[in-house]
Amino acid sequence: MSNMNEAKSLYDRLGGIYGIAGAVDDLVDRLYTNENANKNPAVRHFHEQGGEAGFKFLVTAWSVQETGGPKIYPGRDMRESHAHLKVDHDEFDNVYTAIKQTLFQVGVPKQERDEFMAIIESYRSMVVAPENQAA
Ligand code: HEM
Repeated sequence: MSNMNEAKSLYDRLGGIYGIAGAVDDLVDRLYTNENANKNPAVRHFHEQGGEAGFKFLVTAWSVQETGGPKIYPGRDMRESHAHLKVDHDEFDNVYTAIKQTLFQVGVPKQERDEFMAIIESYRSMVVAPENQAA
């Protein structure tokens, strides 16, 4: 084990459960009060129901699993959980930017920010509704 960094997963480099849960805590607080996100009535309706703690749990578990941590995500897949929201590309970009800002804010280094944002981008076609896919 001469080079401990070499094989470290993104999960480890983000600080594991504590690092990821901390970032998600900040992110979800931002999104619940994000004026642009709440212009989508289905998103606003979801936010008005409360439930931040459960939502933070799901987004944390998803992020843990996607970054190479333990396989703990118990939620629905990304297509299924967003279909009814009719998300378009601008709305996706808005959330993308909020995630990027959060990672910067909580002190995640550029390399790890870039790797995480590439994962997020790879889900664009599943989150944006089929009828909004053509840019
Ligand atoms: C790649 C980007 C995204 C990721 C990783 C993500 C992650 C998640 C996860 C893990 C859930 C919980 C799924 C479940 O309930 O089983 C969820 C639900 C949800 N997401 Fe996203 N999301 C993304 C993009 C977006 C965007 C762009 C919006 C809004 C414009 C959004 C709004 C919501 C809302 C409102 C719910 C709750 C839906 C409901 O249960 O009625 N998400 N998301």
